[in-house]
Amino acid sequence: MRTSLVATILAMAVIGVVLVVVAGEFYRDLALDNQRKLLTEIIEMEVHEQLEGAQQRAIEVGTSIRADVSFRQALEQHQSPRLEAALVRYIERHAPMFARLNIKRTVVLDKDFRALVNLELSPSVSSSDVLPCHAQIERLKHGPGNGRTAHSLLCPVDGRVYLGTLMPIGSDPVQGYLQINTDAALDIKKLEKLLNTPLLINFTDGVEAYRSPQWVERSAAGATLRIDHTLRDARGDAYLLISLIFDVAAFQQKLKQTEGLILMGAALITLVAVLIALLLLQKTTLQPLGALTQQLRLVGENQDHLGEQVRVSGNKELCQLATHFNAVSTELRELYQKLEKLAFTDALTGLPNRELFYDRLTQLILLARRVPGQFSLFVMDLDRFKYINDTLGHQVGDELLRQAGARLHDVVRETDTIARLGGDEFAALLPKVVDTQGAIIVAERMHAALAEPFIIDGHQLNSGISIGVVMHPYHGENQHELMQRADVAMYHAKQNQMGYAFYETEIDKHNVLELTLETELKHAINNDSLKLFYQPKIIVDSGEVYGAEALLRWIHPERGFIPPDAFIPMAEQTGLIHPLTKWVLKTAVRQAKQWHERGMMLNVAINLSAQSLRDPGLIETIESTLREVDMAPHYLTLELTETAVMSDPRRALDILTELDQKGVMLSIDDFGTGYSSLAYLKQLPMDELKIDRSFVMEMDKDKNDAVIVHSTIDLAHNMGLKVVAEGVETDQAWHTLKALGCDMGQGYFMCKPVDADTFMEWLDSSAWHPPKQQQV
Ligand SMILES: Nc1nc2c(ncn2[C@@H]2O[C@H](COP(=O)(O)O[C@H]3[C@@H](O)[C@H](n4cnc5c(=O)[nH]c(N)nc54)O[C@@H]3COP(=O)(O)O)[C@@H](O)[C@H]2O)c(=O)[nH]1
Repeated sequence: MRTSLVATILAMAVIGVVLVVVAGEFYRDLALDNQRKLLTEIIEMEVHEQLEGAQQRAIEVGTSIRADVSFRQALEQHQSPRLEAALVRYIERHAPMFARLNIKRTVVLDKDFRALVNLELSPSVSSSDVLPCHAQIERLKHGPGNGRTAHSLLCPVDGRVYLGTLMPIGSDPVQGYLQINTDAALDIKKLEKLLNTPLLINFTDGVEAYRSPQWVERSAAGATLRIDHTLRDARGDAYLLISLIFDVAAFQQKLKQTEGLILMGAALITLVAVLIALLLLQKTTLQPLGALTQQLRLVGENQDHLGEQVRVSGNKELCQLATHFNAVSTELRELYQKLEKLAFTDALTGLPNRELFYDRLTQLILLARRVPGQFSLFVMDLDRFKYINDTLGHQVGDELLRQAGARLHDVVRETDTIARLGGDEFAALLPKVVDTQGAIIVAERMHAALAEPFIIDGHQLNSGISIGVVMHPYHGENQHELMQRADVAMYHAKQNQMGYAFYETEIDKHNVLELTLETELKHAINNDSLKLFYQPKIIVDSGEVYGAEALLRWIHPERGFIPPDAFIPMAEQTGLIHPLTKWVLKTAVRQAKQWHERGMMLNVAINLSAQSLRDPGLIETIESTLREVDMAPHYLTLELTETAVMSDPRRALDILTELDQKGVMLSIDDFGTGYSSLAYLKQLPMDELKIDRSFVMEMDKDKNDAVIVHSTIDLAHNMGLKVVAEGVETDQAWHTLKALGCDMGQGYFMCKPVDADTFMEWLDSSAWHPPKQQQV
């Protein structure tokens, strides 16, 4: 831009100089014209002066003649010859004067303008018949004043120009008139000397009256200036052309010098103007534009420069532009900050999000590399969030996340970062917590804060939190290691309900196996690696088979048999328990239907974990499965441990009541191992109670266990419940139970859990006979 502006200014300067040159030419022509006018005026004036002088001299001569006595007497007597003689004498007496004054004719008129004497003086004095300047006489005759004063007029006479001067002789009355004719050309010729310039006098008919010896027709271009002046007669007709040639070379030279000076001056002024224009341009336009361009470049390179104000002075429009630029820049900065906030803030909790957390973690790691230091990193997961979210809805879940985030934020320092990584996963970055003790204090504070119930939508919710803790640099030096190990520690804490756990290599190994198992279990649900084994439940009184408990088995293609105790807790923690339970339910009900179709009306029992009670789709799944297979609900028993029921008693009551109403049989499993009270259990719509195998297996040896089994049977009967004894391993135990009035037995003594085919074989071959119809 600078270059184009400078080029424009220079172009304007060149145009300026060209204009000055053209104006100079014009000025020169004008000056020459003025010179011509001036010379013309001078010539006019000089011609007039010469003719005036000639007139004056003629008057003086006339006056002198009039005074001559013999002339006067002759005039008075009207004697022409005497008058002529007197005049000739006078002329001869004054011949030198007449010659000097170029007097060519002298005419005497009477008072009536009749010519009395007409003398021609050149070359000698002689009388003439032709009156010169007759027009003058006519004009005087008819003009005002009737010729009482002297009067001159130019008249052409025989190829010459006479200046006729007519004056009265005598006064009051006028006796006559005297006309003195001088050769005007000879008077005009004096201009040659006076003006010191060649002269040419021409008659208009082309006859040359006079030509200076120095007269040249043409001269070097522009060196001379020819001025023509026309003399007119009494009628106004041109008859004499006076031409003068002036040497204007010096004048031209002077003009050229002036022109050169003007040109130089103009160039100098243009140069100064250009420099001033450039300076002004620099100050008022280029500098502000440069400042704005520079700021734009800085903003383009780094948005941190947004909002910086550019101060410019000079051009009004550019100042306005800068004001608008600054306003837009400020708005953009605010917008950018908002966008940045949105990009780095978790919309639900208002906490920093995963991106910002990772950014801060990276910064801390980089800082620790320059200034060796330690810090703590926590990865946290809310307990029971999924259940709360699934059962009470997303709005309650969202509010729980908000409140949990706020509580975590409240128990750390300003310099710490609490972020929500997604779902119910939070993380903390504690730059000042540099040792294990400090981390423990913060973890316990967080744990305590989250242990308090949440009141949301009128619900009192118990959630809690599991925290995995790592210390930089002991547990990892980069972001991936630290996050992954904090995750492992958190998973360990959750699994073991520890609240918080520090990372240890051993946990990691264990967790790796668990994580692998989790993935494999997902696949196992969809292929043939899972199997249901069945263990009969036998009516003690009749020895008939009442039904069978379905027990899950995982025959891993590489690891072999995996017992349910090894993967069911993991399935419960990961949520896999829901598809797993669904699979067990469908498989068991279909199997029962097959028994029924073969005439054996057996009941099938499946185990439900605590999580299954929280599955909002549980009842619908059970109903649809029974409907699909077309089996009466009382052929299905759902076994729930005391612990599962007690984890959420209110919900357990609701679900179990509904299931009871649908006609499904309900059983309390592993009774005696939990902390439930019979008073509470009494409120539940249960059908049977299973005494935990640990008591049954030892009752013949341990009196306490025998007392527990005995009193449990009595209490259950009092509550209207059937009693099933698990872990019947011996004939003695079987008989003891029979003696105690136990309703059913289950254990290795009768049959171990076996696959479906083996179970059928067992039914066909064993001493324990299957029922022909449902017994209970
Ligand atoms: N939620 C679900 N839990 C399930 C499912 N399948 C099994 N389980 C639970 O796993 C636990 C272990 O079960 P398992 O290894 O199958 O053990 C059962 C029997 O094999 C065992 N048993 C039966 N009789 C005897 C005996 O005489 N002696 C002896 N030492 N053990 C015996 O008892 C287990 C049956 O327990 P229970 O469920 O309490 O009736 C166990 O807690 C299962 O509940 C599943 O599909 N879902």
